[in-house]
Amino acid sequence: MAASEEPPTYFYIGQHDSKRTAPVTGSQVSGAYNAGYDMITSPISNAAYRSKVKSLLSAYQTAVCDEECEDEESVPFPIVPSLTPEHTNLTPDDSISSLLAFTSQWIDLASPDPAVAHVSRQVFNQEIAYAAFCGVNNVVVPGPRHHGDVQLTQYARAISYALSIGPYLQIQILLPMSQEPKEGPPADPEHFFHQAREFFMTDADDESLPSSGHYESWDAWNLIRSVCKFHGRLSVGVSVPRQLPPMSLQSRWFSEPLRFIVFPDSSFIPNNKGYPVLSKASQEMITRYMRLKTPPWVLLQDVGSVQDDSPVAMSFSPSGSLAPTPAEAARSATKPKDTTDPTSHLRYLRHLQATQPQRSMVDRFAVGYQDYLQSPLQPLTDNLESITYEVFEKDPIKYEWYQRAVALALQDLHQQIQGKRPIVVAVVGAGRGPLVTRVLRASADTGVPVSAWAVEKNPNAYVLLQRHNLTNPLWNKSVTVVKTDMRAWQGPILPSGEVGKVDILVSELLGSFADNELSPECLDGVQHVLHPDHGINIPQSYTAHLTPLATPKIHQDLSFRSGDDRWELPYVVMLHQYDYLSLANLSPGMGGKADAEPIPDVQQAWEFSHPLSPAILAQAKLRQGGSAAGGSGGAVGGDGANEHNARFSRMRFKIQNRGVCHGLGGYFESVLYEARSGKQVELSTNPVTMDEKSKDMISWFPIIFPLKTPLHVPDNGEMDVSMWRQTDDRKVWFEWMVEVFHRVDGKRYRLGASELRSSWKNACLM
Ligand SMILES: C[S@@+](CC[C@H](N)C(=O)[O-])C[C@H]1O[C@@H](n2cnc3c(N)ncnc32)[C@H](O)[C@@H]1O
Repeated sequence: MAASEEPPTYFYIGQHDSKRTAPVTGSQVSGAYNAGYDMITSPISNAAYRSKVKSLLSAYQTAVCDEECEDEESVPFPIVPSLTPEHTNLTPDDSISSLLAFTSQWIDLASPDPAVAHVSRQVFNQEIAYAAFCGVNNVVVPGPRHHGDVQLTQYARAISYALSIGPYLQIQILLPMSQEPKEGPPADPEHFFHQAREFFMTDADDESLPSSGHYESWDAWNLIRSVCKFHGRLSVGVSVPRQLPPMSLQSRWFSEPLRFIVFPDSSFIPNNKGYPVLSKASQEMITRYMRLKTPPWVLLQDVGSVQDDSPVAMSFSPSGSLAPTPAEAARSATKPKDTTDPTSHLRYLRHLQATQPQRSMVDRFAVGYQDYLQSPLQPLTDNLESITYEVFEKDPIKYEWYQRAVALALQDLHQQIQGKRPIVVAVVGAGRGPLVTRVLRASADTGVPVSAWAVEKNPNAYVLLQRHNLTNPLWNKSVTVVKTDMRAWQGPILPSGEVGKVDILVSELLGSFADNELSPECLDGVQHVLHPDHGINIPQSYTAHLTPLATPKIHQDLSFRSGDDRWELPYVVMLHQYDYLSLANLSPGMGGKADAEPIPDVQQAWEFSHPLSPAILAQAKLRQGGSAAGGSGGAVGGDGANEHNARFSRMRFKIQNRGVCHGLGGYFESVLYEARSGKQVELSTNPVTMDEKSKDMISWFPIIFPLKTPLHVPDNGEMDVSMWRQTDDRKVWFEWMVEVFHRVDGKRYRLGASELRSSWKNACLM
């Protein structure tokens, strides 16, 4: 492995036999290990327990159906006695931590028949309590049978209670990845679904909603985890069908706390040598899911049982080739191919593990930051540390693009002033000086002479800038370094002693949402130094962009923090485990093709461009002194001098597939320079345009504006987002609000709205 390569992600693979009727023994656990599995699933109780419980339920049902029974309600529900050693051989031994315990699949927590639900709950609680007592870490609970939404709440309530029974237990709900629109009764005749009385079942059918397609399974999960208040010990596992659901649904599961994925034997297909393999789409999905910060486990279901304690030779070829080894080839020539080999599926998964594609350099850089919430920097108020500048300076794109933009601007101006003098270039907010270096390189590359200035208000960075000027051969003592707030800078002092003008003003004061580090306010304040006829700002303009997001992980993170302020400020975050709610490449009502990569609808909220019109600046100056015509102050305080930098935007997003909005993802785009030739140099963090404009740029992560109360949106719903940039001349803050609408017969109905959130208390000081 080359030094720059990363080791492949290890796949934790478990063996799951869905027909197992008794807890696994220690020797079965060893057998699974010897076969190359990392874990094995086990029921908590056995078939004898099921018979016992079933006979109790049957006795109750006989009693209430008896002709002599006049009042059904006078017959008490059955009480399920405690587990006994006859009902479970699970014990707190050494192998317990490698078990993934399953609660009984035959109970029906969501049954409309109250007696069935009552008995099921008792079984469930006993199993959970016993598993927790034995020291099991992870319990899988088979998902609810679909009986309509009333019963689903019963199921969710039971899970919520189970989380309180075992204080250390991790609970995973097992659901199909995509629910068939009409789920038939369970094939197992012993399932308690079949015990429910006809009368209740008819009732439930009446209440059930029309089938809601692919997302039914996700709907159930969403309700369960909402009832459980996004509990940190609750996660989900999905069973993958051979034919994958649309990419949009795969993405939805990606955004959820996905603890495992189950591949039943039926999801495999034989390759041309008869060995089980997964479709290309499934392989790609595994690669994607394995990039999650906590990669899900893989459970191989019903792919052959492992021998008790007997070592099974793993002939997995390190080259990753699926071709049989010479020994296998010789064997297969003499006997029919053994496609029931209990480890062929496992060997295939190990092959996938070994052949996972390498992550890009940018992806590897991002790993440590994924979904980690940071407060936005305030470089105007705070003085950054050297290490922070050092992180910016690692960007392989930003500085290169600035150099290109400066080179184009130099060439344009050189032509305009007919090469009569050096071009005056000032880097305002120079930090440790990387943009100054780029200006000097652009000058050397184009042959256009420059007079370079570096303006910085951070006194510590100022020391470094001066040192660069003395020691860096490219700078060669040619740069004039000024320590001041750019808004107070007079401008470049000419050899004559007069104050001159700047031809090109280079700055990098952008935040994740374009203007959230107060670039507009700083650049307005320094515009007086810019040449009034031909002065160029780099960047020339920048725009802020938004899209609604489902980010359960971030919502959960914020929910468990303290202080109400946590919902009142945006966070900078390397978004990873999230889903876009509004897609640009899906028409309403379409689930989308399984292989279509979802493209989000990311809309522009507003724009700032520089230099600002002199009339606006002049009016701002008058307002500052209170002498503008009409005279009065600003809309939200102050004298209104900065009001031209306030913004409001209302955007409408179409939501194709129902979901829950936890916040708004914010991005920016910027035109650094558009040359006279029409050539543009642009930066972008907008996921739709980033690859085209500035692929691999790492200086900025997205920003998220959170919602305290997640907002549900129906299929083909609409979300209207209102976003404000507010200012009172002393500070700048954002306000945001989301409304959900649905159209029925052409009319638009408001279904809900978030609170108006405001970062006023955490505003950026001007
Ligand atoms: C995001 S850093 C960029 C640093 C450097 N130009 C780079 O690209 O690596 C912004 C810099 O602008 C400085 N800055 C912010 N507002 C300023 C102001 N009003 N006057 C002078 N410097 C300012 C900060 O101290 C900081 O060094």
